[in-house]
Amino acid sequence: MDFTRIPEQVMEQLENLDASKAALGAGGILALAVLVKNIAKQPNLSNIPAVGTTVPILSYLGALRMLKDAREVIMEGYIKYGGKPFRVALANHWEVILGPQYVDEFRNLPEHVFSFQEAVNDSTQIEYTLGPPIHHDPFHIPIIRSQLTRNLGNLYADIRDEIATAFNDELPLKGDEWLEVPALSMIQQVVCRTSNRIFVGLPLCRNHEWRALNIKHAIDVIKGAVVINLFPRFMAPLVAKFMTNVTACVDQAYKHLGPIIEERFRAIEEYGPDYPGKPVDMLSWLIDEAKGKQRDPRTMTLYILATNFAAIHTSSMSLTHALYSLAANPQYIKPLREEVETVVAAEGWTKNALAKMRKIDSFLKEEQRRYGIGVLSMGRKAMQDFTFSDGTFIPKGANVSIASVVAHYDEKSYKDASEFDPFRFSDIREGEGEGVKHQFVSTNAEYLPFGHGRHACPGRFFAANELKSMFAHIVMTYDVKLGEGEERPANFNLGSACSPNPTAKVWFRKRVD
Ligand code: HEM
Repeated sequence: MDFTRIPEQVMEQLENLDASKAALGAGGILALAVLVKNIAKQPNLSNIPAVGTTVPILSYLGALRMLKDAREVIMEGYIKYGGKPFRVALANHWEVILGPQYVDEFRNLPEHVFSFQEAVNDSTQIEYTLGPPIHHDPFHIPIIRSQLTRNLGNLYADIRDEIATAFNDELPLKGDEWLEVPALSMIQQVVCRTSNRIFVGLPLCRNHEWRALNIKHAIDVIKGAVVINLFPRFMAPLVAKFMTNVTACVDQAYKHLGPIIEERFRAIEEYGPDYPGKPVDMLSWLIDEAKGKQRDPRTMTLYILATNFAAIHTSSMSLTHALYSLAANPQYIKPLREEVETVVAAEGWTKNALAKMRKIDSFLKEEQRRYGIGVLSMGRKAMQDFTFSDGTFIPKGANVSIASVVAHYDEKSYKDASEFDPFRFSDIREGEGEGVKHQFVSTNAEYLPFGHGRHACPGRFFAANELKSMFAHIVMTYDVKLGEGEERPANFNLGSACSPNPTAKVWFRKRVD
């Protein structure tokens, strides 16, 4: 049956009825038709076993459990099905979960086979939350991968300057008094400022409204996506009307960025593409590379907002995890301090010096191993039927993820995997030949917080530079602790995502020894 024809047939039959009843009836039938059509469009996953019931409607119970206890659900599925693929219910679709043994076959499959962009659009509802250009034309990504990463050495003095200034402003400490601060929101401010120093430069990176709107935008994107995803997919455009407002957000951001973009275009026109005093930042690289519609200043504003979205919360969460563990385990401050002092005494604060801070690197990496940004990684959407070499069949339209939590807690890769061992990676790196593999930024099938393969996070070199500098700055400048008798604040888990506790506080004072 061709469901697309139903509305026409129905409208003919309704011609003689009272207009309002007709509209109501037509609307209902149309909704039902679209629902049936959408159910029919779901990929057939009956060959893949499920955790929980597959009975329609009742599977929502599984989705609720996944929302609350994703870690347990994933571990249960992995153990129950002996490492074979299984599926878990999310509110609007089934997600197929693959064990880490599939990573190497999966990671470099092309977009037309397993699409990263379509999977992110499903999970983050990019069309409605970040705007269509970010879904269809993400031209900022190669710029992050190349220009941003290449310039980290040149830009290091700016990064370091912004970090020191930002912590100073965020932590107004007096004498040797302790000050209690909400950790995640303080770190967000520091990360937002430092990242924007490199994305849009001074003075905008320090502007309160600019920072507030970027932090809020990222939260709104996630909120919008979570709510849209509670409804069947065909309802997304309708729900998005109530939940998102990309235009309003761009308006707000454009108020700040618009004049800067216009000014840079004017300077190029007047003095040429390499005009004297041209800022070295993400905005300049976007302007250099933009073609056609990408040159529209409002579209360019969207790219900057999207870059902030990718950068701020991921990086802030990563550093806050480390800060909580440091405050809960102050015995690690001394060895970290010794390392940073030795390296900085020899090299000063430089990108090269950071490369030598192995304990700092290891601490951050260990926190990402334990918590990462969640229990799943490498989400992709099957754009065509696909059969893995072991015969596992994935139908077109299926959403697939890797169970990173399984990889990160595998005793074969990590001795005492459930223990917090902040120097596990720096200890391994002492061994000959193990230098690169165990760096914070290195990705492999056993370490997936940045993904792995063709779409591995292109911003991770920038993030590592920033986060290592911030963490080193903290241990060199402050004493930190939790409140009397407090343990490491509990994480906040929602669905597959894991955030450090969003409201917990950490005590800071100027370093006394
Ligand atoms: C600790 C901080 C960060 C974490 C944990 C993180 C994590 C991730 C992960 C898991 C992915 C998906 C990888 C995959 O599915 O294979 C990703 C992609 C991405 N990340 Fe990050 N990220 C971080 C920081 C950043 C920063 C600072 C930027 C920008 C400067 C950034 C920009 C991006 C972009 C643009 C993508 C999409 C890549 C693509 O389409 O190929 N990320 N990130």
